[in-house]
Amino acid sequence: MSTHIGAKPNEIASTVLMPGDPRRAKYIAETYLDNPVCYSQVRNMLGYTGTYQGKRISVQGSGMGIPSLAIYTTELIKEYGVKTIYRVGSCGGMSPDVKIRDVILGEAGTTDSSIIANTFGPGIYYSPIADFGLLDAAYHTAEDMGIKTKVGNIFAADRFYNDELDLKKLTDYGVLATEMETAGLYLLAAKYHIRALTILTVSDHLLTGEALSAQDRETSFDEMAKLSLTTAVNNMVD
Ligand SMILES: O=P(O)(O)O[C@H]1O[C@H](CO)[C@@H](O)[C@H]1O
Ligand SMILES: O=c1cc[nH]c(=O)[nH]1
Repeated sequence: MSTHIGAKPNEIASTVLMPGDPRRAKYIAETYLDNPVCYSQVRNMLGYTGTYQGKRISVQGSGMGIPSLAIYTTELIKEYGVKTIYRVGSCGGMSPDVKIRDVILGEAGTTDSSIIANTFGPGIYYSPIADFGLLDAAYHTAEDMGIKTKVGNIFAADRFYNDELDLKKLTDYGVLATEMETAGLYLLAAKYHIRALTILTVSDHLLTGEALSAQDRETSFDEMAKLSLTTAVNNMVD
């Protein structure tokens, strides 16, 4: 096992779906995977491996925020040889162009996290971006499945509660929605030369104050889960 994941070598597939919420990992694994086996309960950050349409796939919770996601992502890559990660998360809509329940594909990750400065030093404002092959594949898979998607820039916030955020400026510059992990995931994917894509469902909207009910959230998240799994099994490289 690694420091934070209680799996033996080879218990984790090379393609991983990664929700922030470990209970969403359990839900996705138990709802969609055949023969799901829970390989880790360390800190209740559940991880499962099973098959989808006959292909081996894992689902691992990341926790909330870049520091937590970075722990699981780094161990998955360095200790378990993971090559492809799909983050499947909830987000708050920021732009008037996105509505509650929309599925968003994260093309790029903006952030107020210090991870970029800590990596590159002053003066370099690195742009973490999605793997283009996965982005393109997910976009067309969604079209085939009748799921409408929006594609764009996602703001990974260090703080969930932040009344100092300049929402207008970020949306004026094209940011669609906020969550707390994508920029960190894309940065680590670039560092370790793996593929990563974020797929999000808009669970609430910062402009309107609307929020999905628990029931609505589950149905909307189902679209995101099916899109991620279908994209994953049709685009495995290893
Ligand atoms: O639904 P998940 O994947 O946890 O993602 C979003 O929800 C959490 C905040 O409520 C943060 O992790 C944010 O990124
Ligand atoms: O991080 C998140 C997730 C959902 N909604 C938000 O406003 N922020």
